[in-house]
Amino acid sequence: MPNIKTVSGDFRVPDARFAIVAGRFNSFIVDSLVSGAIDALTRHGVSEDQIELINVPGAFEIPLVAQRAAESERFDGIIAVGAVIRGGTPHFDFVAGECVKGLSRVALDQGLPVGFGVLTVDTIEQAIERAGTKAGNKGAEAALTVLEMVSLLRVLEG
Ligand SMILES: Nc1c(NC[C@H](O)[C@H](O)[C@H](O)CO)[nH]c(=O)[nH]c1=O
Ligand SMILES: CC(=O)[C@@H](O)COP(=O)(O)O
Repeated sequence: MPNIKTVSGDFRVPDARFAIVAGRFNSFIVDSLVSGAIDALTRHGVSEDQIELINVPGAFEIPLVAQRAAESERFDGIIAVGAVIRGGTPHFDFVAGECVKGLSRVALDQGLPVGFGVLTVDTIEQAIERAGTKAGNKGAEAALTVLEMVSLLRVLEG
């Protein structure tokens, strides 16, 4: 688009620091999301000492800890990963709903990129598919999104 000022981020964010906040519930799935997130970051030049992994009990607890991490001003971006799998009661809706609402609030209140790599799925099969098999890895996707957003905010800030 000639003559249109265009502002974009890329995936190069030297010196940026990242927190991965992981809900341990359904850890056999979440471990793959964590690995996917770390892999995506390190493939894009982020070194391991720029990444901190913070484990919390479940998806419901992710927003509070993400908020504390943001308030610490030690991180440029936060990647939330977890796996909420529907059971037989309405519990799923509360856990998943509060998790996404809380994370969205953290991003806006703290002005910090927050990646939503929390699976909210009906079945274990759907979770497996999104944790590094046929439907990709949502932890990796969230990490890439945060990389781009950190870069974009740096461009916007000049
Ligand atoms: N059922 C799932 C949960 N439930 C646990 C909650 O996240 C929370 O830890 C508990 O209610 C205590 O406050 N968490 C998940 O991450 N995934 C689930 O499928
Ligand atoms: C997402 C959940 O909270 C879920 O695992 C709970 O299962 P249930 O609704 O059968 O208690």
